[in-house]
Amino acid sequence: MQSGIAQRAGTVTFVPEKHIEEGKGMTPQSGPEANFERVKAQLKARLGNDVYSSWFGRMMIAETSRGLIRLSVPTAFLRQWINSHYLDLINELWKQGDPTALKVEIVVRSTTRSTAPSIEDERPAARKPERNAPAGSTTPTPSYQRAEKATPSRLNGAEQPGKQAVLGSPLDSRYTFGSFVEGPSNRVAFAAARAVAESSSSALRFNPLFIHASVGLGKTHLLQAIAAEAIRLKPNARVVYLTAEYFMWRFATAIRDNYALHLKEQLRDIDLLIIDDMQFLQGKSIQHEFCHLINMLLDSAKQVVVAADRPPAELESLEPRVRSRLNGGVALEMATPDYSMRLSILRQRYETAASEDPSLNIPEDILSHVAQAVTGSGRELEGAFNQILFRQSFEPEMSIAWVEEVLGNVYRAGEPKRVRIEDIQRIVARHYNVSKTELLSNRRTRTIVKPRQVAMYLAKVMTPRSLPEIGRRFGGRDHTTVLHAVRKIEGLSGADNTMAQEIELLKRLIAEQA
Ligand SMILES: Nc1ncnc2c1ncn2[C@@H]1O[C@H](COP(=O)(O)OP(=O)(O)OP(=O)(O)O)[C@@H](O)[C@H]1O
Repeated sequence: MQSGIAQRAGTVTFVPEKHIEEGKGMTPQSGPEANFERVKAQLKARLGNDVYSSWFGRMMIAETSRGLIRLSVPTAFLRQWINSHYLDLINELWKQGDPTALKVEIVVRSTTRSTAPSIEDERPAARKPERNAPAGSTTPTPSYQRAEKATPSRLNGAEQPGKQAVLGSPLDSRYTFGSFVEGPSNRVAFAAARAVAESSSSALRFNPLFIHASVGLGKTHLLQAIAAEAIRLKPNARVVYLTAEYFMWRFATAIRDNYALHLKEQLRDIDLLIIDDMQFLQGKSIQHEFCHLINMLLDSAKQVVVAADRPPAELESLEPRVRSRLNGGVALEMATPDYSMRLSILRQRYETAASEDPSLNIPEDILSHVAQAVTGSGRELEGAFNQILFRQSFEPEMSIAWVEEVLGNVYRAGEPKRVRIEDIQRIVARHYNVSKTELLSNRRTRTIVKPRQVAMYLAKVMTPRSLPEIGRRFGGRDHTTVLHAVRKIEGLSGADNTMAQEIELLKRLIAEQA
């Protein structure tokens, strides 16, 4: 998952290299910079100097703002490695020093172009004095700001120099149509994405365009490619790319700080709105705003593109009217890449890496072996390739056996294991002391119904399986039965702490034992 980004008047709004916004009640000594130093010192103490400097030596604060902390590293490889090996630890260490922190994200610094032509502050202009204006000045400034003239903003009633309210984070410059490998599993989605980016007449049929696929299959890549291409073709178009999480967070803070109206006005004139990771959109008022926004855009024939890990009908946390609006356009699925797509993705990664390091030499048979062995998502392929790249710098001699060993490491230490529905059924049945046969039976006694509903719920949240598929795997039940179970358990764990703890425990057992 990628974080949000905003583009305005055809220009990307990039996060400034040092966007420091001190959290509520934090003193300078306990502010983000001090906490960052403390986290780095703890990482060094825990991991040793060598490991520390390999992975964290060049890590910097990119942005901190109301609970969201972005740390930047110079390469995508570092970001990926830190994400898969150290992100939980960093989050834990950060929260020890700042309990108000919600999450830490790692971003790639090279794409945070500080020379971006414009930067947007979505607060009312009248609240934004120029950077060098005297403290407390409320001189109105235009809402379109140049990056180098970034303005401080008012927080907690005080002007705090050096801070900006930024509506997003960078587009990844690698994510273009040119670098997106097209094949049978994504051809239709790719064609629709191109039509939207080119605002061809056929694009009207795809509004909203809804793209769904399970994790790592290229949704973010495709969505960002649409944004990049739309801007390239129409530099004056107003294109906004946001993750649902970012959208929620922006609205929540705007409401809290009384500038929701202003934010809404700014969102009104968008030509192309792109929302990623829609499955994370939660909360009644936020959904209300979102629905209002897409209604407004669709009514004025503007384009909306949405991506999620499941089709609109299965986004159970969404209000029916949001779901129905999303259902009103075209929903297209992207599936797992086949062998030849996987090989093309790897070849492309290799060409890019070789252009940066001409001494690199990964023979075609090695790439082909990786494409055969790693059959999952683009993200898994990327992880495998990065692992080979990294290890090759120490051990230039490559063989198939060597690759096998390296890939073994990827799967031991990298992506989490996939949870299977059978594992969930086995572990839930054991936990509630019922048999698996009873779990799948038609018996409706309370002692069986609850474990069955819990197991269905866990199958939905812990696997990428669709509701109908889960229904089939639970003794041929209808998808509405599964949906009912999911809602029931969601409701119970929201209302009852013991139930919530039970679910957490089961999730842990399944993750450990699957
Ligand atoms: N068809 C493809 N062509 C080229 N690269 C791809 C393709 N599919 C996936 N990738 C690469 O795989 C990685 C993961 O893709 P991406 O982040 O877009 O997945 P996602 O579907 O958004 O995942 P998530 O659901 O976790 O957000 C990226 O580096 C992306 O470039």
